[in-house]
Amino acid sequence: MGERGGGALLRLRGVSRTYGERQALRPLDLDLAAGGCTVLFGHNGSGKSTLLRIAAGRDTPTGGTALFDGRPVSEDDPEVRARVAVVGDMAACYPDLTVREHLELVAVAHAVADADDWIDQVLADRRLADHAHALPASLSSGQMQSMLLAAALVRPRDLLILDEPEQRLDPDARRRLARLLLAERADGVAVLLATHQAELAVEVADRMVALEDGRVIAEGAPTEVLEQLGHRS
Ligand SMILES: Nc1ncnc2c1ncn2[C@@H]1O[C@H](COP(=O)(O)OP(=O)(O)OP(=O)(O)O)[C@@H](O)[C@H]1O
Repeated sequence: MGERGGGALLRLRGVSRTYGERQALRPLDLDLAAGGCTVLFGHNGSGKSTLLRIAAGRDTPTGGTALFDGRPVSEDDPEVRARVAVVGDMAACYPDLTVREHLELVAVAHAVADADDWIDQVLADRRLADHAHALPASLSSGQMQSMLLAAALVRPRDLLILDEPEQRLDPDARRRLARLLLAERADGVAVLLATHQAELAVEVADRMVALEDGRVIAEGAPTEVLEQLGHRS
């Protein structure tokens, strides 16, 4: 778990986001180093997705600075696109492309040479081999979630961003998700995720940021934060 450049890969300082009158995110700081995993935890509407979108460069904060490896995070920056993998939502799918074709498209977009073996491995790991030639409309919701995850795994990445990746997964797929995220960390990938599942957070993350109404109400080791929140598992 080496630290790239000795510091944080993702560095947020005083980052905030307002939508009109609504303050979705109040100024917060966040540092995430290579091999680290920070989990965002909080009720619906607490600001988790807003923060993830800013970290992914898909949205610009209305206050503060968001840096990836020292440069402003923007999806328009080829360096950010090359090194930041975001697990997308269903809107990111093409109805007439098969599961395998989606993965091939991502691999080609990232200039991965000889992607076939890599794609086969990811399909097998995500239990999608039997659905490689299926179209999105014929997938179950859990299989769809697995495909979206797979698409982030057939390309190089230094930062992996996931918004409630446990959604719609069965217990076995959730266990494999936890193992995957730990393996990502061991490979030096920084992982930032939002989840509603305390067990997943404890298993994979070394830091938890608890949000409420766009405000950080607790942060630290996941078990300690959950204790502060009075969370019972
Ligand atoms: N595009 C938008 N325009 C206006 N308000 C928005 C927009 N996106 C988010 N918000 C508001 O910002 C707040 C935070 O939303 P956000 O999606 O970040 O919450 P969340 O913690 O990800 O919730 P969930 O657990 O339901 O996914 C909410 O009050 C939401 O209504």
